Amino acid sequence: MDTTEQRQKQAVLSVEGLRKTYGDGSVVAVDDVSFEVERGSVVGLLGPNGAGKTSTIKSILGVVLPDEGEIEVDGVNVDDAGGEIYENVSAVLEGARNVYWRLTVRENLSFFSSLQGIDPRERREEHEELMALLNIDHKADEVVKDLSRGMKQKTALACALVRRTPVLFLDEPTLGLDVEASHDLRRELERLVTRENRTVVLSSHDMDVVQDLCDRVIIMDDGEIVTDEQVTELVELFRSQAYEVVVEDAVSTTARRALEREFDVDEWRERGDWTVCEVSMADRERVHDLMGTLEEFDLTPRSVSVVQPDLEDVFLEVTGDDGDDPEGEPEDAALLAEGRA
Ligand SMILES: Nc1ncnc2c1ncn2[C@@H]1O[C@H](COP(=O)(O)OP(=O)(O)OP(=O)(O)O)[C@@H](O)[C@H]1O
Repeated sequence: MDTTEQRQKQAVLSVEGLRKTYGDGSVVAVDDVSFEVERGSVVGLLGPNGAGKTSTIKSILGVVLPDEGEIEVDGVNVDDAGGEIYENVSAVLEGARNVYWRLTVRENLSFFSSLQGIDPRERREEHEELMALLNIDHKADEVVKDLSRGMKQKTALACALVRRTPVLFLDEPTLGLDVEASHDLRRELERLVTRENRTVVLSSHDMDVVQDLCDRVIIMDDGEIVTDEQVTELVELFRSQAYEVVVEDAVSTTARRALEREFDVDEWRERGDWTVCEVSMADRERVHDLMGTLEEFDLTPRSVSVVQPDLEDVFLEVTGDDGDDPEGEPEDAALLAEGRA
């Protein structure tokens, strides 16, 4: 079996040539999008506002009808399955609209559990644990419509989790959660994935959450996939040649100007009594020249380290959202696409 076959065998979600337009077809939300998601992985679906993430997720859920494309979830074609696809996927979409606002939190959990053919009485303990984990147990008997936005969000999450579907879509799962609940939720998702081999597709603008949870990220822009990589590889790909130099002294304006003339200084920062200088250097040997210039000005370097980009930096580079290139295709995205072709 070659690697492509192995990959296909393990894919629990497969999207092929998806296109979704709205209105008379002039709004192209998703354009020829294809990807697979392996069972037991957490994949981030990212992109700036209007990139086409929600339209992609809604097409997979069968909530909107795609113009073109084939979608399979756990071996079931979404087109053929109709409403039955809900046995395979659960989702928390924006605004907790997938729960019943007139039912209590506990009633919602029982309802969604029974949807899956599970007798909620058998799962009472599990439901209590889940409510405690998300810190909504004290609201268990309140109707959802009276809850705060964060509590509604947690209820929606709990309802998606109790359904135990092979694939779970989460749109901004930590939005409105306090720090502790956000942390607990991340750990709970990790547990689901590793212990129960479930698959999570996560859409979030919080790159910390994405970097913490996702093995791989798919970045969309303008309805197309611009990047599809493992998080570690992606960060490595975007490692810049930037160095952070910490100097044990305040740096005079004269010294700063001299350094800026000689080197590509990106930023100056103060760290207590120390000064931090971030500088880009294509040639590592230039670090020695930098040390020489510091010595000339009687400055004592404390450390020199390579600056590691985080997912936020990568995202901004890939989507061109840093304002450098608002119109055209981002240069790095084009390079990545070339590399993958
Ligand atoms: N029901 C609709 N009718 C018309 N246009 C729509 C509709 N839903 C989405 N669009 C358009 O399709 C494009 C993609 O929208 P979509 O909601 O899929 O993006 P998104 O990446 O989820 O954005 P966000 O991060 O803001 O939720 C946008 O241009 C949006 O205006």
